[in-house]
Amino acid sequence: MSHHIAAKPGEVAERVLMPGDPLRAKHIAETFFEKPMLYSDIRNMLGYTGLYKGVPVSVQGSGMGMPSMHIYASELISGYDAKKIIRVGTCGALQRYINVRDVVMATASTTDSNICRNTFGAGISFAPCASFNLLEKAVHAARELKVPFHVGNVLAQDKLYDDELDLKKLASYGVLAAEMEAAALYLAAAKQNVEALAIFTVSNHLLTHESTPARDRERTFDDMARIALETIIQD
Ligand SMILES: O=P(O)(O)O[C@H]1O[C@H](CO)[C@@H](O)[C@H]1O
Ligand SMILES: O=c1cc[nH]c(=O)[nH]1
Repeated sequence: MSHHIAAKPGEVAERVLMPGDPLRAKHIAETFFEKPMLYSDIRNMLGYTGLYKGVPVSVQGSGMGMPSMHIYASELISGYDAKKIIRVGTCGALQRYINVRDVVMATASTTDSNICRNTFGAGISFAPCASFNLLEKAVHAARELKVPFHVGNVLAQDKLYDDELDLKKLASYGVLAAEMEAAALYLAAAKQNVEALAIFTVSNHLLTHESTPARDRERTFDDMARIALETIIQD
C-alpha cells in the first residue's frame, strides 16, 4: 500500500493506463478488461486491474494537473513496480489541421510548470520525452485501427483557464495541443527509468472553439483506449 493507492502487493500490473478522470478508469476497466478488480478507491481515484487479451493491465485515475499526476505515477512506479505507463487523456487542439476526435500522441511535453526547473535548477530546460518504444507501437496500433492521429510536441499547462499564455505563439512553434499532465508523467518515468507515453483524444479545438458532444467523446475515447491497450500489452 502506498500513501494514495490502497492496492496490496501484486495487485497492480506492470502495465498501467492512466486517464485523468477516475470514471474513465472505471469505463475502461468495465469495457475492455476480463475480470476487472477494483484495487483502490482512496479519494475516489479509482484503480482497477484485469486482463486484456490475457495480459494483466491496470488502469489508474491520475486526477487533474501536474502535482496529482506526479503523485500517482511516482507511487505506481516506486510502490508497485509499474514499468510501462500510458496516459489516456483529453486535450485541446492548437493546429487547424487537427480535428476534434482525432488522437494526439506526445513525443515531448513543453510546459509552463516549474516541475522540471524544480528538479534540475534554472540552468537546464529538461525536455520531458516519451518512450520511443511505446510511441512506435502506438503509431502502429493507430494505423491498424484506422484512427486519425498526430504525433508531436504538446503543452502541459498549469492553468486550464489561462488567457495570459500565448497559445498562438506555441502553435506557431508546432505545438499540437494543450493538456495538463504529460510533463509530470514523463519526468516521473525518466527519474525511475521506466517507459511512459501520453496519448489524447481531442475533446475541443482551442482555435475554432469546436467541442465534441458527450456521446461522440465516449466512442473516440474507446479508440484511444484500444490504441493504448494494444500498445501496452506488447513486450
Ligand atoms: O481528460 P483528462 O485526462 O483529465 O485530461 C484533461 O482534462 C482535464 C481538464 O479538463 C485535465 O486533466 C486535462 O489534462
Ligand atoms: O487541458 C485541456 C484538456 C482538454 N482541452 C483543453 O483545452 N485543455
